[in-house]
Amino acid sequence: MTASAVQAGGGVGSGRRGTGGGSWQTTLFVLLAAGAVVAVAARTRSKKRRRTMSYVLGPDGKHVDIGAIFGLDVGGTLSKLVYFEQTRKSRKVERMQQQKRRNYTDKPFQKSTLKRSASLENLSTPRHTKALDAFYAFIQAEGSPVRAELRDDNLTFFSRVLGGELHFMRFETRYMDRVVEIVKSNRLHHSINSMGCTGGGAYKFSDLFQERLGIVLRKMDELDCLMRGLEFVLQHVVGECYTYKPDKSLSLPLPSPGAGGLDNRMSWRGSHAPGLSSPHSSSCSGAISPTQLPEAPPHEKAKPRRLPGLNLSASAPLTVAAGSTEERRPPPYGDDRGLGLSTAAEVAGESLCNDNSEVPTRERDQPASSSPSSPPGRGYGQEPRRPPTSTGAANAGNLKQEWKYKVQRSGEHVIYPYLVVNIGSGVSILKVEGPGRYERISGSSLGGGTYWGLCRLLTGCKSFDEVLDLAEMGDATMVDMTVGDIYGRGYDKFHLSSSVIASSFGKLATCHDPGEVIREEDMARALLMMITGNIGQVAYLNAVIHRATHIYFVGNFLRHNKISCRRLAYAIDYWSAGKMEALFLEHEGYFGALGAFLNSSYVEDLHAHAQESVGASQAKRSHRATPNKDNIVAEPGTSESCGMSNGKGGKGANKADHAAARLQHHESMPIHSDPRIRDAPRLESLRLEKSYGGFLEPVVDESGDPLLGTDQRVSDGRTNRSSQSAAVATEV
Ligand SMILES: Nc1ncnc2c1ncn2[C@@H]1O[C@H](COP(=O)(O)OP(=O)(O)O)[C@@H](O)[C@H]1O
Ligand SMILES: CC(C)(COP(=O)(O)O)[C@@H](O)C(=O)NCCC(=O)O
Repeated sequence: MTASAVQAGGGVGSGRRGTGGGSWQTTLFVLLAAGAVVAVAARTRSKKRRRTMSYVLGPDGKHVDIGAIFGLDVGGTLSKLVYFEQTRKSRKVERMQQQKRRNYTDKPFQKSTLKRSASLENLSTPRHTKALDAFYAFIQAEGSPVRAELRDDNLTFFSRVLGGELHFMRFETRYMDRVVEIVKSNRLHHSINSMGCTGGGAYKFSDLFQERLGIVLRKMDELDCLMRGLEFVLQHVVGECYTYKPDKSLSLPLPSPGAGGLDNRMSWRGSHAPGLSSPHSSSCSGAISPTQLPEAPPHEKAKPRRLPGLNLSASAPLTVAAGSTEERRPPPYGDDRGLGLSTAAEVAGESLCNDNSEVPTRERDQPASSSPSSPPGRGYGQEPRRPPTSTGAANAGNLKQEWKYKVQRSGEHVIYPYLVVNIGSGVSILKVEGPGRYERISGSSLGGGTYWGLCRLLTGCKSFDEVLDLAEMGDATMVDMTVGDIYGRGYDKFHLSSSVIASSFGKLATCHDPGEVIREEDMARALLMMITGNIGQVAYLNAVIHRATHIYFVGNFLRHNKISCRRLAYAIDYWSAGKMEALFLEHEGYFGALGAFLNSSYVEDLHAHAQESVGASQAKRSHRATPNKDNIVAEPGTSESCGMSNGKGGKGANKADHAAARLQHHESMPIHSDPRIRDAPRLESLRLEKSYGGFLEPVVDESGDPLLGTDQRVSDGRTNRSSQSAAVATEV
């Protein structure tokens, strides 16, 4: 059989060969060609599949990667996590209605300029959906090891532009090991290959994440991320931006809620919003609670509230209600207008000071009759605002009215240049000259870490929130030395009223036994005033130098901290004689994390492209809030890097031109509809009068140019401390 078959085959072959060699060759050629085509196609297909799978099957063999929903910011004190929850169609309407009830919203009908990265797009596969559901269930479950107080639920925000909700949570960075353990024991890391991460911890904890969890932290610059997050909320969120004023009538009108706006005094986080509890209630401790974390080392356990070297144990109760210890207090020194006499309102933090002698309010901006709290005879034009006599003048808080009214500001129409003062562990000060264009101009090591660190040492408080609640009850004048303490009256020649703080904590240097008079709450308050005052001064002076009228104060130091916000609002207004405004943002501490998420998962076109054109000239000296190739890992299978598009290539260049033109047009338009802001004199006209002498005088030279930006006549005689030199000087 075989032989005949072979023969037959041979016969056929021979026959073919015999009948035509060309035909055999053609067949062979066709077969080979077909084989090659199939091989190439198979290779392409497998390449494609490998590319797709690289999202799904990470380097550690993980089958899904939901890392695109996260943005992590690991700071010196706090770690902040933003996670995104894509809203399914069925829930969209419900979420939007919830949003409405919250009195804040993103802007309706906004056309998104954001493009999703492939890794975020990929999340709708069934496997990813399953992994995501497991994660959301874990994080939101009652009794989850990630306890409710770590989540800032009231900051949750539905974004139409992104098509889902953003959630915010934080924990103290010192518990990072424990958090990694929680992630591991709950197998959350199984579905995360990599995530966008910023802050110093992106470097410091990179190995820990890689080795213990197999998660790659994609490092992103912290100030780039901060700016990206901040610009996003300013641009997209109505109700984000606010300030404090002494008078309800000083809020700006915003669109009605029906138009996607708010009642103009309605804070979606503040106590004005009906039915909303504050996310910063005292029960909301920021730290992972000791119940889920290992026992604190003995030295971290709660100590009795006793100040080192101070005899507090017998005389000072743990928490003292206002007025209950009057008899222990030293008699008020000097000016007796309220010093040492806390009223109930002050105790509740409603007042920042108690001297009624000066009028640094906006009364002058309005007819007297329009301000219900204006006393007769002190209305518009009747009494000129007293210019600052020293940068410390506002320290004592010469408030006639209480700067307690939280009022909304429009975040969208920002006025360039503006400053961003990020008060985290330390302080970074940025000057922003246009969308995505900023530089770090200064900083200070006296920041939130200083306050919280000293409070941990000097009080028995176990959490930041607790210490701020304590400070609310304190009276700084019990520890601070005032001008009145030194002069027995005011220093009139330089308009320093007797209640101005001459020396923070100075009173403790002169009393016989500080332990007898000092209470924890007074110290917590005085320390808060000292740190806040110092940051306010540095910010103000930088604003003068850089001719900025608006200062955005952000960072978690301002969390649960109305005292500092009100103080800053008042002080900036006072020092600038009403020409500058301090502004605050609801998501104050989360911009880094938000920016890390946006940078890894969204490509911004408008700003990024515009920067290519508009910002080209500034590129050398200003940083751009865009990730670069060092801090962003390009996603496999895409030609773009994660984060803002670099806009390269012909198509990108066209887009860039368009966007640049749009931005230029936008910038040339009237920037604010409110006449008080629109017509506010720019700082060119802010001249500090020489007669006031002191530190401020040398800031402006004859021609009106600021001098601190160069190297001349800084009060201590040294050269200007740029942000870089400041750091060097600190080291020395
Ligand atoms: N729950 C909290 N625990 C510790 N510090 C807190 C807390 N809430 C607010 N803070 C304040 O916020 C500061 C950290 O601010 P943040 O902007 O997160 O900076 P960083 O990135 O340096 O950690 C702390 O130094 C402290 O002053
Ligand atoms: C080093 C930092 C940028 C880190 O940021 P943070 O974690 O404090 O938010 C910041 O702490 C800082 O700017 N410190 C002040 C350094 C100086 O200019 O003196």
